[in-house]
This record gives sequence, structure tokens and C-alpha cells, in this order.
Amino acid sequence: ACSQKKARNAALHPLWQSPLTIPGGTRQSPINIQWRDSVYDPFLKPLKISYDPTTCLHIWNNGYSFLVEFDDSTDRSIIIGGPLENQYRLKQFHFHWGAINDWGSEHTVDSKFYPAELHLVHWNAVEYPSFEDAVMEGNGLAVIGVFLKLGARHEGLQTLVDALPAVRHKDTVIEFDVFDPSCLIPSCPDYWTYAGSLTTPPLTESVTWIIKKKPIEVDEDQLEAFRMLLFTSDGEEEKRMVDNFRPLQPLMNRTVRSSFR
Ligand SMILES: CCCSc1c(F)c(F)c(S(=O)(=O)NC)c(F)c1F
Ligand SMILES: [Zn+2]
Repeated sequence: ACSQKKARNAALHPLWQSPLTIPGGTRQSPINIQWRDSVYDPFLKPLKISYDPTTCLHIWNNGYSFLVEFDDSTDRSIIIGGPLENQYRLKQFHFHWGAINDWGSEHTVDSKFYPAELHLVHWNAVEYPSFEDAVMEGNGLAVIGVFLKLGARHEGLQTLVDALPAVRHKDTVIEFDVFDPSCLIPSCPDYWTYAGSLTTPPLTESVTWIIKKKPIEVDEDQLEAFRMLLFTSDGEEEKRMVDNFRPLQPLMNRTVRSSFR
């Protein structure tokens, strides 16, 4: 069994090889969201999102996802309200997805996987001088999670999909200078929220998660476009970028709150 586990582990992309747990972690992500166990909190405010599309900088394949990065030197693209004590600045967004449509998301709802999940990463520039500092603090980051489900083609996503061939290999980047990520966020205001962590190293327990209840719809071709990206650099033996999601983590002593009844 031990050698089998070793073999299975070796088959994983280096990022996902154990030890993928942090010793003493009490608020790790992702988790399964058991809808009936979530607690409605009437004091949760609506989340206010205001992004300036011209803060978009570039798309970068960093070897485990593709990140769309933003100029976070000012408060031009921010979120405020929801469970948050103050405003948070948009740093980047990225996705996690599967090799097939049966799995791919990081969080699950009543143990159901979606084929992909969008993460919009924001940091607390009110209290911390830099993103790198905020990553290490309990209230440093706020990540909006949006589930992707198979359905109609998403026109807003298509402009992003059209650029992906240019960042097929790890460590490639392409300029991407106008994009409004709010087109990827469902208009339904309902969300769950809980205290968690990054799902990639350094796995720090610094994330206030805001998971939208409603998924967005994308079509098969758009999911396939994600799957033609590569974990590997140009010239290396090609490894398709798929299944870049972390395994579910124990809920431990946490409650998931909902903004809706
Ligand atoms: C120091 C991290 C660089 S930015 C980043 C990221 F690249 C990423 F992938 C995730 S995630 O854990 O995978 N999804 C929430 C993050 F949270 C991040 F903040
Ligand atoms: Zn993520």
C-alpha cells in the first residue's frame, strides 16, 4: 500500500505531491460546502464589486494555472462589504479545472464537483503594505470563488480563451490590457463565506473565502481550451495542464455562513 501511495503520488504534478498538508493547519481550503449545515447570517452585507477594466495587465502561465494579473498599485479595482471589515484590492484571477467535466473545482457543494472554479484574489491594502505581506496574515486575502458549469458559451470568457494559445507553455506571458472580470461573476448576490487558506503553496491561512452560490455557464470548447494549456515549458516533454485542484481539506472547527436563507 505504501509503495502504491508513493507511485500514485509520483504521478501527480510536483505541486500536488504530499506533504500537501501544513502541520497544525486548522483552517485549510478547499472544503465541501454542505448546504444544510451552512448558517444564514442576517448581518452579512451585500458584496460590492468595482473593477476598473484598464487595470488589467497580462495573462501568465505560471506552471499550475494561468493568472490574469492586475495593477494593484492603487484602489481602482476593489471589493468591499460582504463579510469583509474593509476594502480589498484585486491582484489577479485564475482557474482550477479537471481533465474531464466530472471534476475540476476545488470546493464542492453537497459533495458535487463542478468542471472548473474561478478564483479572484484580493488583498487587504488598508492594513498591509504589500500583497506578499498580506498573504501571511489571517485577514490578508479575500478570494471570490465562482463555479463553472457546462452550458452555453460565455462571451466574456471567450476573449480570455482566444488569448490562451499564446500562453500554452509554463512561464509564457501575453499582454492583456482591457478586461472587466466582473463579467465572470454571476449577478445573483447569494454567497457562502468561511475562513480558509490558499490552496497552493504557501497554503497560508490568510483567506476569507466568498463562494458564489450560482455558477456561470461555459461551453465544452471553452473548457477544452483550458485543457490544452501545459504545465511544462517549451522544449520539455509536454504535460497537459489539467486536474490542478487541491484535495478537499477537513472542516475542523469552522462554520460556513450563507448570505441567503
Ligand atoms: C503567493 C500566491 C500567488 S497569487 C495566488 C495564486 F496564484 C493562487 F493560485 C492562489 S490559490 O490558492 O490557488 N487559489 C485561491 C492564491 F490564493 C493566490 F494568492
Ligand atoms: Zn485558486
